[in-house]
Amino acid sequence: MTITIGLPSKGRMKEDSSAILARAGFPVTAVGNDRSYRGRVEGRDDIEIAFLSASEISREIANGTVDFGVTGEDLVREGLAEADARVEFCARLGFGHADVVVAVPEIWLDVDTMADLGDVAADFRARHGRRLTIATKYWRLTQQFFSGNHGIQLYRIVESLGATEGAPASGSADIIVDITSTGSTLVANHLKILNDGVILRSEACLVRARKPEHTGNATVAEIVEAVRAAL
Ligand SMILES: Nc1ncnc2c1ncn2[C@@H]1O[C@H](COP(=O)(O)OP(=O)(O)OP(=O)(O)O)[C@@H](O)[C@H]1O
Ligand SMILES: O=P(O)(O)OC[C@H]1O[C@H](OP(=O)(O)OP(=O)(O)O)[C@H](O)[C@@H]1O
Repeated sequence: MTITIGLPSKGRMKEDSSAILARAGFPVTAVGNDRSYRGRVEGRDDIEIAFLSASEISREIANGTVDFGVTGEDLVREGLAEADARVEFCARLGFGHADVVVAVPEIWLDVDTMADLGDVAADFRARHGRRLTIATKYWRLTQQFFSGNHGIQLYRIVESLGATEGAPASGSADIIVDITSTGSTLVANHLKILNDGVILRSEACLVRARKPEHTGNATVAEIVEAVRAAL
């Protein structure tokens, strides 16, 4: 059985992902030319590399097209219901750090916690004639956090595919859920993170699709062990 590993083909995680595999003893080369979307590991016919974007990798792990992938925990948990039942987070790789956070306008002086936000949401319709709106591309994580963890039901999500932090100023949403790493985009847009508003502390992970045929597979065990040892 050939084991396929999905690696970022572009973007911020590309270099670090290949570097960690090389350190683990799996030097990756592209098949054909540099633009190829398939790769191999020197001397290992039992391992195949699929170069994909970080978000595609989480999808391919979900449908089992790849056995392993290197991608952000946020993308996996957003893309997959019951993520822990369907994938194993084998190792946290120490790069690609980003927090998924709830942020509100700085001028909301009385709103510092999710409980405060729950109060705002509860009488938002009475005050403004509509529900509190949240701009995000993280639908699943937002719903789990607001409804599941905090019992806040009165809100509406408006999908944002870019420049999410600009939504409150432009009037397309009241608050946001997005990732932040240095925090400078939030500051530039006069937004503050709620004290208990960190939904997820994400980083790049080695993720395995839970497949029955992995049980007892020596290559699968070797990859996990070697990557952990390389950290
Ligand atoms: N400052 C940051 N901005 C965006 N993503 C970041 C940042 N820091 C780390 N990440 C992580 O990088 C991953 C997204 O990477 P990238 O943008 O390369 O992938 P992608 O979403 O597949 O790309 P694209 O949107 O171009 O298809 C996420 O897991 C995210 O948490
Ligand atoms: O906390 P900071 O360090 O300011 O980073 C956070 C910002 O970086 C990302 O956008 P970016 O424009 O990098 O890329 P994207 O196209 O992946 O959203 C992200 O969507 C945030 O807007």
